[in-house]
Amino acid sequence: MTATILDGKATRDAIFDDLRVRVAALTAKGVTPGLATVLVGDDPGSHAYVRGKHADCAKVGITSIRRDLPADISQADLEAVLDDLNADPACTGYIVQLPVPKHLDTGALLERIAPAKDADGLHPVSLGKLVLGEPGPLPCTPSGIVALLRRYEVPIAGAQVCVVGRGVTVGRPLGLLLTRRSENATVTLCHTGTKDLAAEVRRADIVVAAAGVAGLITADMVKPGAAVLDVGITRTDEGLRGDVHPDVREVAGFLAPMPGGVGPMTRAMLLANVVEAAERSLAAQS
Ligand SMILES: Nc1nc(=O)c2c([nH]1)NC[C@@H]1CN(c3ccc(C(=O)N[C@@H](CCC(=O)O)C(=O)O)cc3)C=[N+]21
Ligand SMILES: [Mg+2]
Repeated sequence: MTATILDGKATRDAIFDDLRVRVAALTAKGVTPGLATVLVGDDPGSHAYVRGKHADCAKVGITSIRRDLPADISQADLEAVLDDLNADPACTGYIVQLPVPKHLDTGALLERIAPAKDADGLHPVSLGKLVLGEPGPLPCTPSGIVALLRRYEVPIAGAQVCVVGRGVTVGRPLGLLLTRRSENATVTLCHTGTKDLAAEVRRADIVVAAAGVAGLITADMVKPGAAVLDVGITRTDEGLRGDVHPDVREVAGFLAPMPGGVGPMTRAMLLANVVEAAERSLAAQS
């Protein structure tokens, strides 16, 4: 068996078609969604991601604002930039591109973002809303994974899901998302302390590999027919490597590859958060 590819680019394009209509409706009512990115330092990978986000904005009609800052900026000066964005009506949502240089306090920066403008869903208030099941921006990679599974009608309710990785941007919030009543999956959250990773992965109907270890998930670990989503990105001299070994394609029923799977969905959900926040603010006005 060769896996059906969960095509993140095609799904992203369909989401963009929907967002374009909603942005036009908001603009007609006098609310133009605007996404700002805050980028500190000159990591080439981070620059490429930020460029991609601005190109996405242009595709759906969202205004975009860039704040590119020197690597040695102080915590206080950076927080002043965030305060400006919090007060700027042209910016309806923004992100601080992660990771930031080591001398900066990431948690304090994320908390400084006005919760109403949190486009990443990583503010403590947003994560608290996710825990409580209240509406709010969802972390982009987890919501992109759920949207991709739904698009291909991979059953989520009742499924046994193995999430590999407990990071705050993917694994941990994904566990929270998939166990809501609206998703109703059973989740096992694995990490470096897991005793028998192969046994946990083998039981799963859906495997999400978000550990950042190239080739970690091998074909012998995957239940035939399972859906496997590759979230890991490792940069090597030979190019990008995912967490999922290429042989998994012959065993899995569905595969979200890296590249072309979850990555484009993450970017689409960022824009969806910006549009939803603008819609919420408009609804609150009237
Ligand atoms: N505040 C913040 N929010 C983020 O959401 C955030 C972040 N910081 N820092 C970095 C990570 C990483 N991330 C990716 C998004 C898209 C692709 C993506 O589109 N990847 C392509 C190509 C891979 C590549 O060329 O790197 C693909 O999978 O097809 C990858 C990774 C968002 N992140
Ligand atoms: Mg993103």
